Amino acid sequence: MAAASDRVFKLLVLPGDGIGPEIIRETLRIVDWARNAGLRIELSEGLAGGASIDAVGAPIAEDVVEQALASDAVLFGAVGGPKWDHLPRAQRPEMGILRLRQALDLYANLRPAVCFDELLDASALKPELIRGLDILIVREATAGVYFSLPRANEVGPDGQRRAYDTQAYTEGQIARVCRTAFELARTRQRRVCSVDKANVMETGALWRAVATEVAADYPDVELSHMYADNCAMQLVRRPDQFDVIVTDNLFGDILSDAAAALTGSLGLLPSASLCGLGQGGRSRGLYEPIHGSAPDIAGQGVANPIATILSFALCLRWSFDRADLADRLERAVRHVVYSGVRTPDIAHAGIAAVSTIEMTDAVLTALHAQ
Ligand SMILES: NC(=O)C1=CN([C@@H]2O[C@H](COP(=O)(O)OP(=O)(O)OC[C@H]3O[C@@H](n4cnc5c(N)ncnc54)[C@H](O)[C@@H]3O)[C@@H](O)[C@H]2O)C=CC1
Ligand SMILES: CC(C)CC(=O)C(=O)O
Ligand SMILES: [Mg+2]
Repeated sequence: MAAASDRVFKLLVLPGDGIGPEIIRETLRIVDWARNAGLRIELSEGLAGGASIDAVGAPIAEDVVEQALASDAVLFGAVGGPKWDHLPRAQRPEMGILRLRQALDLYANLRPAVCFDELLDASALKPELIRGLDILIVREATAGVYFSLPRANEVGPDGQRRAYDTQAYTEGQIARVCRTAFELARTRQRRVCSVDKANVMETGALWRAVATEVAADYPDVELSHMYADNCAMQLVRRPDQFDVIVTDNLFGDILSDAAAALTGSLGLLPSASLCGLGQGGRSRGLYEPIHGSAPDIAGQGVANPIATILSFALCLRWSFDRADLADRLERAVRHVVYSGVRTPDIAHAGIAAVSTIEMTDAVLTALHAQ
């Protein structure tokens, strides 16, 4: 293996739709900073989502999937928008990201929700409830109800329209994501809360049983179980009780948007999708904000780029083996937030909000001042 300084890392960039290209454009300025700091990155760019549908008639072309498989990391914006909402499910933009997660077997979707003290006023909750908040949601991302078959939206034998999806998990799919959660808990407060609906769903009962079995290999980590509906309530009642949450694809999707509101904005939360932690800092991963393409603000230049910039920090840490640069980038973002620079989503009355570009300018200034 080449030494870290010799290695050229391949980064595939897929901006997508809506605010995707706006936040990716800015994050590429941060990628340039990393290159100037000595990291050798070979960049390529491709189409995903609605942009790909418009150009080639599919939410992601197979050669783009091949390119992703041949890359060390993918930096993803967001896909989707009203223009493509009428399309049949399999042809919609969202299939682009689902296909990538599955093709790259990125079963562990890490969604850290950290509250910056300076943003206590931007949160939906009282400051005393969220001060010091640091939750890691580990969401299973390649199985469950987003992928399982059969599914249909059809006219049934009685002439009524009917629709169904299937929630299915194997023990292997549950065990591997639970292992990732336990491994990560060992680097934190050593507490895992496994979230399911074991009271009403067969998949929930299996999830709970497998999480308990996996826990036997991690006697130093405390495991608790919680039903997903209660978890949603506990997240807004007393979020500081959580360290690592491990849960399925659907619950993880929903609970992480709720966790974002605790930190102040959906525009702040990054994510890393990994095929486990086996490769350490050289894992192949896909990095994207947890939010979507935000059609309501697209084209206005006001989207918060922090979620995507912090996703690149995760890429530096998990795929490019440069925890040092990741730390510097995260410090710079913290500094900018502390100094009161705010896009509209985190601004409060009495301060002038900055644009997507100005927020990135501020992060770059902070990086260069370090
Ligand atoms: N991974 C992906 O590509 C995802 C795609 N989507 C797609 O995105 C489209 C819009 O979905 P929504 O439900 O509206 O969710 P969304 O996450 O795009 O937006 C929800 C709300 O948060 C705001 N928001 C999101 N990101 C922001 C940012 N960076 N800065 C400031 N405000 C921000 C939006 O303006 C909106 O008010 C849909 O087509 C959906 O399918 C949704 C989630 C994930
Ligand atoms: C396929 C995505 C649109 C689902 C989602 O909301 C997410 O992964 O955060
Ligand atoms: Mg989501």
